[in-house]
Amino acid sequence: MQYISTRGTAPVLGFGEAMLTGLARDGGLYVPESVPALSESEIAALAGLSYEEVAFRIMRPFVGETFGDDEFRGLIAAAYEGFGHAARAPLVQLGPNHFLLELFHGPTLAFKDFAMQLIGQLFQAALAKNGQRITIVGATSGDTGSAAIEAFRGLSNVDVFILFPHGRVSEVQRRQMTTPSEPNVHALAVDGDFDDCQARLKDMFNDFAFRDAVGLAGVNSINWARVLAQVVYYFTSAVALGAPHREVSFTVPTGNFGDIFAGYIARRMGLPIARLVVATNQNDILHRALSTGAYETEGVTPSISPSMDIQVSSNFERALFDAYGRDGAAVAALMAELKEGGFRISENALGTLRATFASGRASEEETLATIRATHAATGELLCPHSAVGVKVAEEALGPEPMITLATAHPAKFPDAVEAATGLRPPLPARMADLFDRPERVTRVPNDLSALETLIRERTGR
Ligand SMILES: Cc1ncc(COP(=O)(O)O)c(C=O)c1O
Ligand SMILES: N[C@@H](CCOP(=O)(O)O)C(=O)O
Repeated sequence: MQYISTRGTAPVLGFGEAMLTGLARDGGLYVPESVPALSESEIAALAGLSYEEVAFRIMRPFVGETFGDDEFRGLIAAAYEGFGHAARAPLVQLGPNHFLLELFHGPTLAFKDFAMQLIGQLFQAALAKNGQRITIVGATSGDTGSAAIEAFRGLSNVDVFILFPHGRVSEVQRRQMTTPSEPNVHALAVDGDFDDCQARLKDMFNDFAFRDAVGLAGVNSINWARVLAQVVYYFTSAVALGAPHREVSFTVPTGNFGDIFAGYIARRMGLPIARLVVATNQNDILHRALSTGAYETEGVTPSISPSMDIQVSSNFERALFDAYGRDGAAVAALMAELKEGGFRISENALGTLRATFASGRASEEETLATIRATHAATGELLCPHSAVGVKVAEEALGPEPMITLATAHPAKFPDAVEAATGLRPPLPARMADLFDRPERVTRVPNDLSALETLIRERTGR
């Protein structure tokens, strides 16, 4: 399997190289040259298998020769053994035709663990083979950062720098990033929003001298391996509800468009998904774009679902690449326009996107009301991101089962949950002392050169 860039001019790479490369050298994102399809009987055969076995069967065709079968199976097993639920991604029924896919049973209590725990294993195996030392820099609105730190802390051949927006993540999220004591972990609080953090990260990748000197690697959903690992739970949940013999739809709380893009890949692999519904909070650029065709940034307004406070939605570029007939030059031109504030999606491309994606938004009040109503009706406590999903899903229910992704544990956002229900969800016992642990964090300006200098000093490279 070969990987090509969405902007059309970067070297074509195999899976292992694409994984360690992160952002393509033309500024684009790597995507598989073609998407392998599973037959109906292959999908039917996934019913009743362990999460790990489904993961192996879904991801194997994308991995090529990078890992042998036994090795790959072992890495998958190691990735998920620390999850707090035997099903890994259990389904809970919310209503007659509405199901919640709980993706928060991993070590840092968010869906990011599904990919990050696996990437941690894959990176270690790949680095052991090539003897490289790398510097991971990640941008986070709260959850990717803690998941990355958990996956890479204490490794001798990896330094991890996490850029998060100062004052714009929940206290639990911040402490998950600032309390690990391992010297290879560096939490950096940036004076800016998540879009600034992600833009500086991409600037670092586009600074080839810096990138090559520090051995820069990325674990954001820039990295194709992140998206791939998330394809698996679309299959496990859809098959549990009757696929391939029954269509399902998904509603996905969306920010950087990585999670829902994984659903799009599952659909292209043959999973019968009727609709993929993008659910946004008040930072609703994706909902506006799909409704009107205008992808225009407006600046981020902080919300009670802070992990989705995003305007420049990185993986939308991957969807645009397909919608524009895999025309890398057209995508490069759109991304240049985006730097100036936005672009209009062509009628043709918009039609293609709308054939797969629907969308909706939830206001702050609607999000709180949904947490309250869902708890009253079902006993399920939703985090605010999952509540955005549930609200939008309720408006999109159709004849097929709807699966809404519950992307984080309510205990990561106790203030919003308490405001809605009067209940303060406790952290799991293994994190009970999170608020007693000392924090270690460096406040940094939103400035490329200052960030690069700090990273070079800390890594000595
Ligand atoms: C809890 C939570 N929900 C939803 C999202 C949105 O996911 P994506 O960025 O893949 O669209 C994020 C962050 O990405 C998140 O942390
Ligand atoms: N919401 C994310 C933002 C980064 O997304 P990623 O999927 O590209 O890593 C976060 O919690 O950091």
